[in-house]
Amino acid sequence: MSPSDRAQPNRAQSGRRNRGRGPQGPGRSGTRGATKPADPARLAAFEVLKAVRVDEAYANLVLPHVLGRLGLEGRDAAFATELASGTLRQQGTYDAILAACIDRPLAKVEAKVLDVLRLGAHQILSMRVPDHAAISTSVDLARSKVGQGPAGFVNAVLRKVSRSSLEEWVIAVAPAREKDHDGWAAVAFSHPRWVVERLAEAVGRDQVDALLAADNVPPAVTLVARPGRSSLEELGGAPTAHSPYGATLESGSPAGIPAVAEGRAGVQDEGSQLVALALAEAGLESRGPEVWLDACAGPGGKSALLAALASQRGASLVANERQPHRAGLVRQNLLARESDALVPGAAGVVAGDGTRAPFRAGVFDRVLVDAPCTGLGALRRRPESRWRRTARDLDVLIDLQRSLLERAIDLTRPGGAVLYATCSPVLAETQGVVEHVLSARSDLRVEPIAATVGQVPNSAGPIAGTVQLWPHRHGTDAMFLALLRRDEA
Ligand SMILES: C[S@@+](CC[C@H](N)C(=O)[O-])C[C@H]1O[C@@H](n2cnc3c(N)ncnc32)[C@H](O)[C@@H]1O
Repeated sequence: MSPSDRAQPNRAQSGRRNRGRGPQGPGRSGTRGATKPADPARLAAFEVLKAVRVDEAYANLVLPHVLGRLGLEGRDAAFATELASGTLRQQGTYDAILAACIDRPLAKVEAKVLDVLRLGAHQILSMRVPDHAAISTSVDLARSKVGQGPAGFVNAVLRKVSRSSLEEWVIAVAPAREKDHDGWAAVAFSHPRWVVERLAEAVGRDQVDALLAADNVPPAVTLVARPGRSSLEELGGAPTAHSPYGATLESGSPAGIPAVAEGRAGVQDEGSQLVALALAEAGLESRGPEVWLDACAGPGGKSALLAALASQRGASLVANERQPHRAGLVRQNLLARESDALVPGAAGVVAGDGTRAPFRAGVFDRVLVDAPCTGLGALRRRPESRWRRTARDLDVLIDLQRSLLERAIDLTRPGGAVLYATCSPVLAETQGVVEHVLSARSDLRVEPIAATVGQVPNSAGPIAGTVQLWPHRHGTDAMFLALLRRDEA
């Protein structure tokens, strides 16, 4: 597709729908006539949606493969990435709009056709693609992937979608905000209603809209310079506000930075860096070289930072992960590339069930339980995950979280510390789990998180002394941290 094939701004419509006009994305083609091949960038986005829907793939993992297979680079790759990720993120809003444009339930629309319609809606309503280009390329896509009949249907539906702006559509199809805030927010901010309710409970009604809006903004790439192995100077970029090891990547790819390519630095949200730091900085009475455990380590981002911090303090880290293939990823993250041995500070990787971990009771000085959770605090970086989780997942996860935390406390020596963390702010997974475990034991107390993490402003968690970070306040994932101290015997 040559630059001259790119569509021009549609002046007739720009006033009516009041949308910004600028780059139009890769080329266009007509809605009639000979079958045209689908535009490669739109085809890539379509394939990503299909992999997410059919194979339960993660969009961010499948995207590079699809882009590579279709030979997309530069602007075309960026366009396909925004198209796929933005469509998945905004799917709730687009489905409400499409439902108003189609005279049968969306469940009765063929899944591939619905994917094409969602992609078209995203281009029309949220990207700066002129309507005629968005509609004609969607028609081409439908014709090449599904057939002539669906192509006509796509044409008719997207023409209806293009008659109003996103803001006008939300007013038309969402419940009235004053009558049903959560129903309105579910459509306006594209979150399942149960998620809106749980997040509102955690952050407060006055803040929930800001949180939901922040969930829809892809985060900047944050890097970590693992101490003793690399430095912030090697990373470039702007230092993060709270983690002394973090920097925000300003441009380019992390893989192009030698320290990242060599495993001495990595990509890691600032909130995750603060979790590792909170465990390392918990004040413990010295009893000789410490042994630390990361009980739920896969894929190993926090283990890599913990090992570096342990090495600086003369301690050693054991990393445990239930799923063998994820334990393999932890091992890779802990390998010193130059020698094929584990990095300084890392003592070993175990593939075991953390609820029955094969270690002696009381053997560890510090234990991290970075618990499997709904991940509702990391929606910014996983566009499809909000549609995968259901409220029913919570019950299973809460049981597992309690068991993992209880076992972790048994493995911690008297006087030692356990850090319980989730990348979810849902109270049942944070406050609920900690209070449940506290109520069952007499040898445990919550200790205020001091040092670096304790100084993050406006980060008080739901139990005194705990910390809750937020995307809209701190620019991090919504990590919850509770430091539990086991009493001396
Ligand atoms: C939130 S993730 C941990 C992320 C990791 N700490 C990091 O920073 O890369 C939770 C991990 O717990 C693992 N897990 C789930 N059930 C477990 C169990 N019973 N024992 C140990 N690990 C478990 C999951 O496979 C997942 O890798």
